[in-house]
Amino acid sequence: MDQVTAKKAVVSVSGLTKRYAGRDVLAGIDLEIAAGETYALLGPNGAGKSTTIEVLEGIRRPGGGEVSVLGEDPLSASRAWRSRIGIVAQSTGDLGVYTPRELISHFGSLYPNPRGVDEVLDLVGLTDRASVRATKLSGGQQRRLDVALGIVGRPELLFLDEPTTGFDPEARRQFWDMLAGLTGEGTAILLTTHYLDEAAHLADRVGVLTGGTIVAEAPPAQLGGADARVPIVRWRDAGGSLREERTHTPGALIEKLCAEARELGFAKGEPAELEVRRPTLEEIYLELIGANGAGGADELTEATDTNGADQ
Ligand SMILES: Nc1ncnc2c1ncn2[C@@H]1O[C@H](COP(=O)(O)OP(=O)(O)OP(=O)(O)O)[C@@H](O)[C@H]1O
Repeated sequence: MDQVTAKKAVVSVSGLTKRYAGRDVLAGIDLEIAAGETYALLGPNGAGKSTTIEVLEGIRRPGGGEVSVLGEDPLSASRAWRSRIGIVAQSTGDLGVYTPRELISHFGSLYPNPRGVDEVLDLVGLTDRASVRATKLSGGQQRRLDVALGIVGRPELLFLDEPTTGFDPEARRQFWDMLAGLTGEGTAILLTTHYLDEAAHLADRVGVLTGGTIVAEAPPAQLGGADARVPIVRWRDAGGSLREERTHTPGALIEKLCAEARELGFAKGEPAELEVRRPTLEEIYLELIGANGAGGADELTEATDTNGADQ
């Protein structure tokens, strides 16, 4: 029994499609996310990640397919359902002249069981900036405020669309720790990110969306299957050229290279710049999207679609 069917699914999607201007952006997506799970949706610009998230949030109408989020159809979901999800959209909204403390307090009052304002400020690292107008916050601090407003209602399911864009490395690490705390409390998270290290660090599973479908889905350490992880041996040969070979038996290759190096009288009896490594998640991801075409659909013309005129 897999992880999702073993636990209750908070997101259950099958055959989701979406067309814009006569072009399929989503061509049949199947997606299941379990309670408490963190799932990272990866894919190139224009692949349809935000579209998928917006359908799950109930702000875009799907073209076709079945969509269930926390047991309801997002398009017709109740007000109570809304209070069980948290949304951090891709772009920071205009938060006006209000301070983080005022905004968190106001948004919190919309939920039945909100977190305390000080707790939220502390969680997102904005305690020092609690009384500064939102317009005066840095880009990264505004993003933290977005996250604060997304978590103040103690969501069971949190949507994070590129949450750490604009964060410095330290802020990103703090953000990761904060999310670990939320998942420890049982919050499920659907995250999009272009940072592969972020996906590797946070996600229980990642899905790669390209060409309108999810072409691979697995825990980060297993993405692409065993073949994608065949070790790479790299060295500089006697002629000075950088060489690279992928092999299931790197030890045997290195023995052979060292024997050759000794024969050639290399100083340390081994080839220069010798290294063995496994492909990184980023390399595996790039291979997956490369093998599946460009994946994006950015040549499409814009059409108006708020909860869906077009499909
Ligand atoms: N209202 C719309 N009308 C027409 N095309 C649209 C509309 N909204 C999105 N698209 C197109 O659909 C495609 C998918 O967009 P989407 O924002 O879902 O991609 P994404 O994977 O989130 O991209 P990114 O990584 O750049 O954020 C893009 O080509 C985009 O231009």
